[in-house]
Amino acid sequence: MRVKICGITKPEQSVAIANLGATALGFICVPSSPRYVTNLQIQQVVQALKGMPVDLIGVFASTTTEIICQAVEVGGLTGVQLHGGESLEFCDRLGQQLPEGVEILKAIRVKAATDLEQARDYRTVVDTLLLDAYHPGLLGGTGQTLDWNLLREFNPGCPWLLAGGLTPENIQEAIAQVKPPGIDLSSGVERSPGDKDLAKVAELFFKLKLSVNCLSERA
Ligand SMILES: O=C(O)c1ccccc1N[C@@H]1O[C@H](COP(=O)(O)O)[C@@H](O)[C@H]1O
Repeated sequence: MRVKICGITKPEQSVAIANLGATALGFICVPSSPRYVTNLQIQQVVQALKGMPVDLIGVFASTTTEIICQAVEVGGLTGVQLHGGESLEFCDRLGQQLPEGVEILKAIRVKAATDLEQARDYRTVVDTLLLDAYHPGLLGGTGQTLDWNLLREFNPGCPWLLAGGLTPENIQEAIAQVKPPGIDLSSGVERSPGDKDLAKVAELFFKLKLSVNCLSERA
């Protein structure tokens, strides 16, 4: 299963989290976020990782293609997550401007079943969808879960990640109910915004192992 840990700010924590089993690390490139990191900070984290096999995803919201492309180049990102109100046309244009092979993830903040129909529309212009909880005042990192019942039949025909309020405590229930191909956690594994709690990350991977064993026993 793909496991993305988002809101990374510290080089030493990034290495520890990759060693624990994360397949992707996320960097918040949204200036209003308490987890914001500059392109140079991302570069320092990426250097500490020394080519470890982990995807490096920059998170952006309603910004320009130029700012995103610059972060990819300077930070050494392998993917970009669009967490604002980016249109289909914007995603398509960004795909033409990014270097070949850079992954585009589109986050959809889910309030109702109709948002899932909108999510499906993006599959032709992005590589991966990410479903997060809707919050009226915050873009992301809210610690709120979305209604997992809405996702029982969700099958967009492209890779996708479940996000929003996931924690070591609720991850087994989320996986059992939703069976997502990947997950994304931020505030559920941190001490304070941008400061990850390595004990919680270790607990997460322990719980994931139990879930995988449990699902394969049932199959
Ligand atoms: O984390 C932030 O501060 C943030 C700011 C702006 C856009 C997205 C942000 N984070 C994303 O939120 C989801 C879920 O976070 P949580 O697990 O509920 O805390 C995650 O995809 C982050 O990439």
